Amino acid sequence: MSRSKVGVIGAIHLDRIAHADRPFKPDTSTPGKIVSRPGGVGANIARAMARLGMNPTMYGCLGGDADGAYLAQSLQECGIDTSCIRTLDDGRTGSYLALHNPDGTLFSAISDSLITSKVCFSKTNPIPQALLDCDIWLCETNLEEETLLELARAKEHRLFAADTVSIAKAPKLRLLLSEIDILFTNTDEAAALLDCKPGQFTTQELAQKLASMGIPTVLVSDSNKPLALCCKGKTSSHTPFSVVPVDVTGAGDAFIAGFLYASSRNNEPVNAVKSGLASASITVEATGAAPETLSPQSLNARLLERN
Ligand SMILES: Nc1ncnc2c1ncn2[C@@H]1O[C@H](COP(=O)(O)OP(=O)(O)OP(=O)(O)O)[C@@H](O)[C@H]1O
Ligand SMILES: O=c1[nH]cc([C@@H]2O[C@H](CO)[C@@H](O)[C@H]2O)c(=O)[nH]1
Repeated sequence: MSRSKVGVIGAIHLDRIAHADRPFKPDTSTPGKIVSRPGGVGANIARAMARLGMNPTMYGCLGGDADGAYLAQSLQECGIDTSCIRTLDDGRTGSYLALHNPDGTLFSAISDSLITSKVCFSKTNPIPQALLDCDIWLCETNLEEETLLELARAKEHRLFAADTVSIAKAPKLRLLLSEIDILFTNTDEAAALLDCKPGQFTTQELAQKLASMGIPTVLVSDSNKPLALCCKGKTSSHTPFSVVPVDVTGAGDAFIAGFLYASSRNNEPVNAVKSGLASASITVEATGAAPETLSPQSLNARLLERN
């Protein structure tokens, strides 16, 4: 596939990430550090793509508040086409609040994506030209089911890629599985999508089950364990790069960006996976979903380490 212009449709959040200095105890406060930074699955993918020099177009909704203004500016400064992002004056910009254990793993999180559920298209609010000009649409399940269906129906010649986001949101894709060209998910979200128990099937079996529902390319990740790719009837297993994780936030988002970066440069899925894993590994080694250390050069250097 030789396609280059990617439109990302999804959430733009301000993430508030807390790292506890000691194990959490219920009913009391825990000393730690709290940082704020840009987030949201859609925006993380777009920022990681921009780091890889791709100039994606982002579509989503922001509130008419200070967080919204800050996020719009930071996406633009990254090199993302933000011309069609909508600002809803009386809306609240989306946010994500995460509590991380002292070892960096996630304790729990809340995602306030209400404003992203307002993304919709109609005769009076048609799909913007900047998105129509794209060859690939990457959607994620912070969007409402109806909006996902609408985009899938309007895809025409475009590649339609989708990400499951979370266990709670993954089932939103059930009605449009046969419209999806590339599905990005992890083991728990795949199980939720298939309505089966976590651990009931292996990563490869999950990929095969989803592919059997009519999706040409399925990728199922599992943190630092091998990722499964099912494409054109063939299933393969791909071992992530071995790195010391600093912050795993946005690892899956960086994988998607790296995979689509390589796909847009004519790589077959089985090779594009390598770029996805390299992009994810550079991301987990640093803080934040699209670190400054992610670039075409660092990605190539990481790929060469394995050859
Ligand atoms: N601890 C880790 N060590 C090394 N690589 C990792 C680690 N965690 C994630 N990765 C890399 O990132 C890829 C995606 O990770 P994961 O399966 O956690 O996705 P995800 O659950 O969608 O992530 P997120 O929701 O945080 O974006 C993995 O296939 C792997 O390459
Ligand atoms: O339901 C959601 N959970 C988490 C995210 C985003 O993913 C990142 C953490 O994995 C973070 O940036 C958050 O905003 C989201 O957009 N929707």
